[in-house]
Amino acid sequence: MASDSGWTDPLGGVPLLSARQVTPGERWILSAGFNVDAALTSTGRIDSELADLRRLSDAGARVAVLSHQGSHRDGTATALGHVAGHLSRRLDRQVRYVPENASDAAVRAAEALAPGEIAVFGNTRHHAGEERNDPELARRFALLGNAVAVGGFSKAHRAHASNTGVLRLLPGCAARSLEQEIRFLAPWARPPQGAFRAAVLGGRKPEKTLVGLVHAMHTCDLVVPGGVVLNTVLRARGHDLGASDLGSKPDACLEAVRGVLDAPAKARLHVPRTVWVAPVDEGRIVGEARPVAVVDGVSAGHAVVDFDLEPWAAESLAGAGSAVLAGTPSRYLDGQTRSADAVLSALSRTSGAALLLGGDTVAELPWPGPVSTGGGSALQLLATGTCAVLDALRDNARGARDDGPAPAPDDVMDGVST
Ligand SMILES: Nc1ncnc2c1ncn2[C@@H]1O[C@H](COP(=O)(O)OP(=O)(O)O)[C@@H](O)[C@H]1O
Ligand SMILES: O=C(OP(=O)(O)O)[C@H](O)COP(=O)(O)O
Repeated sequence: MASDSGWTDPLGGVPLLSARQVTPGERWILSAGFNVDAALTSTGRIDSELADLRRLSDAGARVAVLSHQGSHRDGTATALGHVAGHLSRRLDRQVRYVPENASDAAVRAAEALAPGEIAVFGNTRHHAGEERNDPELARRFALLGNAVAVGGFSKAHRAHASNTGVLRLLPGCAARSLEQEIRFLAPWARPPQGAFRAAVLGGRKPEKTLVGLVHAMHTCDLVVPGGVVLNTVLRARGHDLGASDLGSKPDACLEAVRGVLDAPAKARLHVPRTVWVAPVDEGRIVGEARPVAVVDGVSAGHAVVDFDLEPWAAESLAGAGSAVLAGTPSRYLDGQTRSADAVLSALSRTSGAALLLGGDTVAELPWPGPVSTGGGSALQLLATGTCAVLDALRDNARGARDDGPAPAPDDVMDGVST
């Protein structure tokens, strides 16, 4: 979605692991983004690191894998043993799980790795300091190796201890996963001249509004909000929303949407006439969904769970030359599949390229076409041509080390996890 002129090679000045020699015995940290559920519903975020892990291991490197999953704040961070198991199977070699990552025991375990051995260390989000980009936590993580390969494209927009923090302490480079995702996204940043461009932005995370909607309104021809993005648009237009989900940053998103609605835009914004609402209890759907005219508003105790895609928008989407979908448009896993099915059906008919972005989005929606493992990070890259991690890698290549205040934990989201 970046304007054509705004996209210079995002990898410019970024050292690449693919261009590095690896010698036996070297101690590497691979910073990954294994933010997947324990059932391994969608393993793309793990599989994207396989090639580098195999190469490092085959070259005799000793590899400590450091990954985030879930969040410390809401208690969703879990152990990562299932990831080590998956890697063992896919790499056809034993990948050990070391549940800690910042203790003396973790450092000893990393130092004891044999040449060619890979171990997955504990979830970085067991620590509050990960998302705060705490320099002391980064210092502990940095003891797990002598150099860091930064993968985990899905967290490339976050300046956290395990990716940008460690880059202030160790020489670093971009892992192949990061390199490949960024090269893969170029066609959506630079679609063919004159192509009709569309963005469908749903889900729950604020980036879909703060980055995705704000940027897409100026670069796309059609924007279809769903999920919390739609709820925020309806709120900005003064509709009653009952108990609808407004996400973790409702005020910032409302302000951003008001700014978008008040300013001239390139895109036509789809606002449905009919939404589907259901009774909810603490966010859980507890009764049948029914259609409601948007103008009638949503009553107390009820939430928007889906919407009807207007026929004109379905036609426009089907004719798109370039399209992205970031964030599930509706509560798909709760059986609210109308808008998502209509959007996916239209996108499957496009002559151009349609791309799905993000963890839950890719895991939840049936889509045989192209996908990216990054949701917020891909939107950030498409909107600005860079991400926090790429900037940190460039600084690292210039020799900048631990010589100033740590960067803000999260340049777009003010450090607030979503
Ligand atoms: N109207 C809605 N109200 C609440 N949640 C919604 C709504 N529409 C979609 N969602 C939820 O959004 C979730 C995906 O959002 P998000 O985490 O932002 O995606 P991703 O992980 O791909 O970035 C889905 O699990 C879906 O249930
Ligand atoms: O799932 C992720 O991002 P996404 O939902 O934007 O695809 C990444 O793992 C980043 O996780 P975070 O949004 O908790 O920082």
